Amino acid sequence: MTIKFGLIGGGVMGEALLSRLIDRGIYQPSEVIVSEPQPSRQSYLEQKYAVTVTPDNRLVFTAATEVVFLAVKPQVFSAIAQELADVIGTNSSPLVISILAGVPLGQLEAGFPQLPVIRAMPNTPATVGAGITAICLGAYTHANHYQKAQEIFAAVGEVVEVPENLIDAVTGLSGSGPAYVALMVEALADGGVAAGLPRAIAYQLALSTVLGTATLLHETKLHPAELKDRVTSPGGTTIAGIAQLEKAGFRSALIEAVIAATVRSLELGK
Ligand SMILES: NC(=O)C1=CN([C@@H]2O[C@H](COP(=O)(O)OP(=O)(O)OC[C@H]3O[C@@H](n4cnc5c(N)ncnc54)[C@H](O)[C@@H]3O)[C@@H](O)[C@H]2O)C=CC1
Ligand SMILES: O=C(O)[C@@H]1CCC=N1
Repeated sequence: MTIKFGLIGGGVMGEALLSRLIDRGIYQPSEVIVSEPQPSRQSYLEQKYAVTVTPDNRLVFTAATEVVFLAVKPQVFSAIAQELADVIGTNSSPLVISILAGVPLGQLEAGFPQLPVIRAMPNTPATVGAGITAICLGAYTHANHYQKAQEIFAAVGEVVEVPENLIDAVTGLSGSGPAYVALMVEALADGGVAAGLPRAIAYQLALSTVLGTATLLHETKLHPAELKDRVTSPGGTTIAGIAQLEKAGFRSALIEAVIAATVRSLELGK
């Protein structure tokens, strides 16, 4: 069978995409090739997904007819572009999709001359199909490339299109955001323990509160301020907690976290 989808870098995000694409039947295992240098990851991916795995990025690039998906760390992009330089143009001009934080379309298109390139920023909830991905289109893309990227990322959650000048901010918010939320869940559970709850119950309460609140906001489209007002009784417990959060700069800390991660994303592309 023809190899249609090539994945370069079979780590956390590469696997998240791979697992859902196969699960959803968007690609058959026999249509997928993955390049990955770590022997332990190679055998794991081969056994779990029954895809072809190789240490050879050039083989992936020449074999994949539809899509080459880049999921390596941004720091190794230049080396990979150099490695692939003389095989570009020898195959069927696949769509290149990059999820590398910070690496701009200009740099990607210089590495893959004349090829259609899409820069994307997914997030780790993609692993369970609850991700959100922002995509921006390169100069050589057409409607069919956009549709392909939509199909691929819809397999792991929601998809939005943004102009490239906003993708670093997307990285700072939804790309890195799962780590901020995880930190919040951990801290809420710690608070519960500090207030006397057993650890397991504190964790269950913290996680369920975050999940339930997100689901409520998502399903009702209620504004977060409106929800906060509904929880906050005059002279009650919640306003006592909120006053403490404001004193500690909770909102400001989150705003500054998104800005710092955005700035770091911009730095990675330099
Ligand atoms: N982890 C996250 O939450 C998100 C990560 N990203 C981006 O996704 C990319 C991958 O991140 P992760 O999956 O977290 O990293 P990871 O470290 O889990 O995966 C990278 C994989 O690439 C492999 N690799 C290293 N050098 C290679 C080479 N020369 N050729 C082929 N494969 C090579 C590594 O062995 C590893 O398995 C990064 O560029 C990151 O900016 C984007 C959105 C979210
Ligand atoms: O921390 C990082 O650089 C990557 C990009 C977004 C999430 N993780």
